[in-house]
Amino acid sequence: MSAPTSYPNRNFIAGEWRAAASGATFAKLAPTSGAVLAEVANAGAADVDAAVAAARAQFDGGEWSRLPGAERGRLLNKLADLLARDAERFAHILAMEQGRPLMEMRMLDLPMSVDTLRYFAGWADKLEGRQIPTAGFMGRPTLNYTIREAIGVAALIVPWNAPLMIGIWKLAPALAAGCTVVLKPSEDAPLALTALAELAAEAGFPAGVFNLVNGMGPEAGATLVKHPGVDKISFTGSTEVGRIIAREAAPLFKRLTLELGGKAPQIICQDADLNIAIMGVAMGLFVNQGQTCAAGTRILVHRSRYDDVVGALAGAAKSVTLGDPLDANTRMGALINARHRDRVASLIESGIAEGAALVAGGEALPDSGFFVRPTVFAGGTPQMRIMREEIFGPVGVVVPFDSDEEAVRLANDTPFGLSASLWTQDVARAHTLAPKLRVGAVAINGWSPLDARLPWGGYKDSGVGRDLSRLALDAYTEEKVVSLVM
Ligand SMILES: NC(=O)C1=CN([C@@H]2O[C@H](COP(=O)(O)OP(=O)(O)OC[C@H]3O[C@@H](n4cnc5c(N)ncnc54)[C@H](OP(=O)(O)O)[C@@H]3O)[C@@H](O)[C@H]2O)C=CC1
Ligand SMILES: CCCCCC/C=C/C(=O)O
Repeated sequence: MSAPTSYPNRNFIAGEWRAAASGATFAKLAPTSGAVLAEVANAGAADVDAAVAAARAQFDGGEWSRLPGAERGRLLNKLADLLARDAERFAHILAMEQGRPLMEMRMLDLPMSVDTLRYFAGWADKLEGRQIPTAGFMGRPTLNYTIREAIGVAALIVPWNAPLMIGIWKLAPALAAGCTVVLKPSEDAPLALTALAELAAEAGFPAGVFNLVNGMGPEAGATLVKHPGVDKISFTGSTEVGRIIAREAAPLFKRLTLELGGKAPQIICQDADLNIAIMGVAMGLFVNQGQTCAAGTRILVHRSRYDDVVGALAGAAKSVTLGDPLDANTRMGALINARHRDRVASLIESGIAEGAALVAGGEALPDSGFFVRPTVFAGGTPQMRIMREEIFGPVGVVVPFDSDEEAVRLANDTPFGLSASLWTQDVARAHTLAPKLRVGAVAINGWSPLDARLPWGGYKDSGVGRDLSRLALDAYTEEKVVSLVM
């Protein structure tokens, strides 16, 4: 299979494909070349209103929310079947729109997307309540039980860094719970999710269950967030926009799930097996060109292993092949757009200016596309910008420590708290350190534990609530108490 020659590019509202009401479009560029891949419908307030109205009418009418859970699960499984059938086409669309190696899509994004749909399909008929004994009401016994009800209309605001996978992390539990949704992809990665809406139509979801609006964050996204017809917002993206959404949602008490930035530490203890650790640390640092909230960018190394780690990581960075995402030899693609490439380049310059030692990479490649070479700094100190800010690019900083206590202190010295890695062969040390790390997930001798069955979300400025697992299902429901006085 080669690169697609055309892409679905409209809005999907009330079961129909629609251009923007204004007729406006925006150009989606290929990160590896800067060429236009597609002209995409640019939704404004009228389109968002129409999408919310469709989702609202479908939810309030009850066709979807009161459908037996097993039937909702059947449709989610059907969507999973269709995505598995079209996995290669989706892998190619993603590789082109993200500029990311096809291999990563085949190994991670497609399998996890299909698995997540199936996992939540399995929950759709298990939305069980509880029976809770109490002392009764005015001397009379009561029968108290709870029921789990879908929250209503959910706005799903999805970033560009793993659009299909993260979109499905939100879509699957929302639909399993009986919510209806309006999904807004990022303007930087609209194509795979728009193609997913085609599959939802083919699967046979009733009109208005799954609506999708393409458009700009500050217009279409902001309108969705403030819309009185939206009950729940699930967002993944920057901490800055997460704060705006939390403020905008507060007056209407909208339910929120916010999965925000990260600055993950990777702690290499003195007893770590470096053969395994270096490979894993490099993966956690460079996968998706470092454009993940879980990127392990602060590499904290026991001083006894510091020189070995700096040398090995620099070697790993220099050996990465950059290029065409569809080429089987490519191990790293391009950053998402020129603005982001320039921001990453300026953070690299700040690292040099603030005195970190550049041991690999350091340059953006100017010819065509938005490439930055994998970059490793040594001698990082806690106040440097490269140690404090989320870079979202292939840039790591190695820092020495002398004791486990110092490693924990350095690891926690950040406003973020999404995930961490711990490299050690000492099981007791691993389980002593893991609880001390203020993060939502700790991987021991591995990188981010991403699986539909495991909760994913952050402490501190990394967000509120969890994607994935049973917790995500609960986040699209309210628990109602029913109490019968006997
Ligand atoms: N935690 C994570 O996974 C991610 C973190 N980031 C971090 O954020 C930085 C900036 O990336 P960026 O793409 O600008 O991330 P944003 O937070 O701006 O974008 C995330 C999503 O929110 C939308 N959005 C933007 N502004 C608003 C708004 N006011 N109201 C509602 N929705 C909005 C975006 O739409 P649109 O793209 O169309 O503007 C996109 O769909 C990255 O460099 C990285 O550090 C980014 C993406 C994912
Ligand atoms: C290779 C992509 C991995 C994505 C890991 C999960 C990221 C979540 C996020 O950035 O929000």
